[in-house]
Amino acid sequence: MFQRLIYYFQNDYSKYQLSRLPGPYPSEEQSLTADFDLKYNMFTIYFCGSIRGGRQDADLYQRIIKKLKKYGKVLTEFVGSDELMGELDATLDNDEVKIHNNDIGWLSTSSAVVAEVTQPSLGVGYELGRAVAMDKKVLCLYRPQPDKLLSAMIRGANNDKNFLCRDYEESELDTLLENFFQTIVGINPEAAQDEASNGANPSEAVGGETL
Ligand SMILES: O=c1[nH]c(=O)n([C@H]2C[C@H](O)[C@@H](COP(=O)(O)O)O2)cc1CO
Repeated sequence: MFQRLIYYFQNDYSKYQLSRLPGPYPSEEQSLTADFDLKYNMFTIYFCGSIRGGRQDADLYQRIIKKLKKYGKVLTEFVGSDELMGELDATLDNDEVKIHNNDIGWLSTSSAVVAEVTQPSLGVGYELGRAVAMDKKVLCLYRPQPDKLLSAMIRGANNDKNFLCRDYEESELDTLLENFFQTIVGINPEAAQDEASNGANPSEAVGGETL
């Protein structure tokens, strides 16, 4: 836990971000496994969606984020909410360097990355490139549309291993997310919750937060 706090201070993170830190971890060793993170509500997901590229899909982002919360803490919930985004921007003094550095900090600490890529966005493309460089597990979700052809640099990055790019309709989201988190990321919320309910109460370890 202390290592993580020191890391955050070294990266000049805001009070806002500190207050959103997943944790505390009971011990440093325990923070190392995805199963433990999930059990203690510390598995973190970086969600990417268009902001300046266009807000047409903002409501859909919000619905995806709601589904992602089953699997962990969504670090970028503001992507689905203009209100939350306004609060975060104010905390970061509307400073683009701070916004960028803050996001890259979250991206680097995230356990998995999910992006809705139908509405083209330079920022999302940039985040995905950085995520690949960081060796993150990535799921890109695209709703095929003739006037919004997906970039070959995203579709062509699919390798069915740690970078998945999937065409989808909203009704398929549950299955897609379950497959990604269970097969690619290797976490299973139901199993972790069963295990947790047979042992220590995880909510006590994180001050009452629940998944
Ligand atoms: O104010 C911001 N805050 C922020 O976190 N982002 C990040 C999160 C989104 O996944 C992504 C959107 O990029 P863009 O604004 O180029 O569409 O960039 C982008 C902006 C605006 O560029």
